[in-house]
Amino acid sequence: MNAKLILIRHGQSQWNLENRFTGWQNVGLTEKGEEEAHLAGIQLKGEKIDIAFTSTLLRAQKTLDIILEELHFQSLTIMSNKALNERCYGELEGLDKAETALKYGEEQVLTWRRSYDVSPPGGESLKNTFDRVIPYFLNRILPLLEMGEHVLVVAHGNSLRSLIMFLEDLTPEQIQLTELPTGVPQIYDFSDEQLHSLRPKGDQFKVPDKKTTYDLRNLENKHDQFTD
Ligand SMILES: O=C(O)[C@@H](CO)OP(=O)(O)O
Repeated sequence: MNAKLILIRHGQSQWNLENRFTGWQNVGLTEKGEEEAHLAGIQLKGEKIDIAFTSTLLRAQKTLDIILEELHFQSLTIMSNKALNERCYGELEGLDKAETALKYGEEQVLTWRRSYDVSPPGGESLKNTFDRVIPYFLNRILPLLEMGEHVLVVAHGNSLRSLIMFLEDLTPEQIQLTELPTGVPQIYDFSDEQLHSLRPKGDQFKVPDKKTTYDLRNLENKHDQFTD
């Protein structure tokens, strides 16, 4: 079995450039973002890709389009789902990050941006994001990897950080320090054993705080809107 998972954060967006909280706002790529997507495609030349997943947001979808264009893929199944969307930044969306830090303090803003379980006002914590990304991964992506498929996922800084937290079994402290550059492929070549360890035993799996046990059936019901 030779399963492969390629994760890519979208290329630079207009609000990445302007240093504004973006979250669920549907902002397009900058010229540099498009260039990053082309470079990601060039880097992936020669890779076998069986299926691609992306969010419902334009910046990720455009990045995927450019990558596939660069790879000259004529037809590939693309699954787009809001479970993979960026974490919602609530009332912070649209605000300048530096001005917000001046207003609320650097520490508060860092907590909103990088803590595991503190939500920004009206938005999602990384944990909330994890709660929708991981059931989607387990239900829709892991089964394909278990069949030996090569899967490309083009998504967002925080939706991918939550996935990486799960894949690498990182603690909340470790994920806090994990930053993803825009448009750079991160490739996981899974052995059977590694894949096996990702599959929850029964319907339950432990989340990275090592204390909570999630029941997948409840999560699926709670996040029905995120499954297709
Ligand atoms: O604004 C956002 O949606 C994200 C990603 O750009 O920002 P941060 O890296 O601060 O979580």
